[in-house]
Amino acid sequence: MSADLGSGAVDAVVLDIEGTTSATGFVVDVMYPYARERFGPLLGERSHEAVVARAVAQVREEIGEPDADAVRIEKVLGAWIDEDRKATPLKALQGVVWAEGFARGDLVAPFFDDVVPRLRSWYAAGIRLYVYSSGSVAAQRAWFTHSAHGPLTDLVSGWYDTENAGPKQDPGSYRAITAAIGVPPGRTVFLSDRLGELNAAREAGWRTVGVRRAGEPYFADGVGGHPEVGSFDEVGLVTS
Ligand SMILES: CSCCC(=O)C(=O)COP(=O)(O)O
Ligand SMILES: [Mg+2]
Repeated sequence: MSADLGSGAVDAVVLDIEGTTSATGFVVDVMYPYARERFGPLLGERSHEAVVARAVAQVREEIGEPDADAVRIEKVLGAWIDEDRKATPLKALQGVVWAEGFARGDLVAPFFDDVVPRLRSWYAAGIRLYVYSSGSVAAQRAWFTHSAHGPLTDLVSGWYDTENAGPKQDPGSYRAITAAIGVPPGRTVFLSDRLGELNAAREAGWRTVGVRRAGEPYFADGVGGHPEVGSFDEVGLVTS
């Protein structure tokens, strides 16, 4: 089986992570608790670090509490984790903790079995690969560095998150990535498990593939009118 992507050549593939390259269960059941347990010390002892200070300022601004202390910030972050909010400061702080956890060997990033062989074959065929995830760029790099399949960062030409591109359900974010990577939108394919993201990418002129994997949270929602696959093996790409 393969998704009908049309016959036009593809120069770039942009990858969502959670639900697309890798299982949501690992993120929610392993990564979120890992970060939650470490936010107290991070906020209490490392507030002078630039990434931490910036994220704390963003949380204060978002909740309208300029004087919120570390205990209050930790509580807000915990509530955002509970609702799986893809808030940029939460993702930045998770990225700090996760990058250290990966480097220490506490965490190893899983990929679905079909993903890495396809990434390698697309890369070998000259297709440029990019990541666009709600997870921070620091988290993405760590994820691809410390993967269960060995280091994969050499396959990736660029990293985009809600900080350097914008929210994933906003077409403007995809236009920003197009401007950054210099690949025409019609030769760029986005793979994601979420309909809102696929719609935004299509509105920006990108080609789209909805990845629907059994057991993933958005499986039941479907991917609307987007070409649909259950595995990367079904993604047929034409190169020029
Ligand atoms: C390496 S990012 C970890 C996963 C994460 O925090 C996340 O929000 C992933 O969201 P995605 O946009 O990849 O579905
Ligand atoms: Mg996703």
